[in-house]
Amino acid sequence: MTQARLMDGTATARRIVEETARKAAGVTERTGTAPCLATVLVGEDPASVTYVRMKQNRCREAGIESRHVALPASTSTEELVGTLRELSADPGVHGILLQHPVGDHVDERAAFEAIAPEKDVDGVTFASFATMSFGLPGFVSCTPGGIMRLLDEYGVDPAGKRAVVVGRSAILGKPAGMLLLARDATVTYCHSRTRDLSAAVREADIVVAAVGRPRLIRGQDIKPGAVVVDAGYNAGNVGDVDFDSAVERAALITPVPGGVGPMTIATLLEQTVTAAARQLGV
Ligand SMILES: Nc1nc2c(c(=O)[nH]1)N[C@@H](CN(C=O)c1ccc(C(=O)N[C@@H](CCC(=O)O)C(=O)O)cc1)CN2
Repeated sequence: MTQARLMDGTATARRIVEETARKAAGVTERTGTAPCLATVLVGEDPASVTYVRMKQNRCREAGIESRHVALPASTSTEELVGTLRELSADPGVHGILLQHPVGDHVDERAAFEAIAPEKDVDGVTFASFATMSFGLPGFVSCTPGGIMRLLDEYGVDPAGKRAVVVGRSAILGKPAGMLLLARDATVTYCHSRTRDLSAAVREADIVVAAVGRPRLIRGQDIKPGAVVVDAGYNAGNVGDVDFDSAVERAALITPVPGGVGPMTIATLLEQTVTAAARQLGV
């Protein structure tokens, strides 16, 4: 059996960022205002600091302004909600990103819901989940949106395929399954209470691993010829899929790093420019 073809998220994301930069320049030229993304980080978790910095760097490359709000780890739900409401009301801010996770003492859902839907470029609010699920115009959760784009780039049509999503988090597993369903895949969610994970994964034409458990999905569980998307972001850039064994069975596979991660940020930038264009009336 030949090895799987790699789905190159770095190259695809670079093309999206270049296209987004052209659109951002158009918005700036026509309105005199550059698209602006506000990033909000609670605490100093090193991985989150890195992710936010990556987002700011990509924004700079694309001609998107970024405004950063760094809050101490002790920030309460009320304080965070207050900050997000202020940014939501600020006409100079077109998109808002609250970096997840925010700390166990904070009600993250309450915080996400303080983001105005028209500025929810990270696709984390109930409103965005609803529009996404019904295939209506709105913003998608960035990693699932990036996954769908990558599948399209590599000619994978989910219609009629069995898709297994391992993980059910609000910003990753759940919306990934909804987007696959919206494209007519037959979707199964697996999670910590799933009885026989290997048996479920073995049925899948498309596997989306989004559970945050390093190398949980092994090659022996992959159906020969399946499409494997590794959305795991564990310490040390280790995915949820055991790449070395999975690459021997899959037809297409995303690497970590260089797969889904860059697509997440590209989607965020793309949606920020869309939000700015709508708010500025162009
Ligand atoms: N509000 C959000 N919080 C979080 C999200 C999100 O989409 N919205 N996703 C993850 C983390 N994340 C973005 O925030 C993210 C993780 C990884 C990457 C990435 O590009 N990784 C690179 C490797 C990075 C490195 O070299 O250090 C890769 O995979 O190639 C981007 C974004 C949790 N929080």
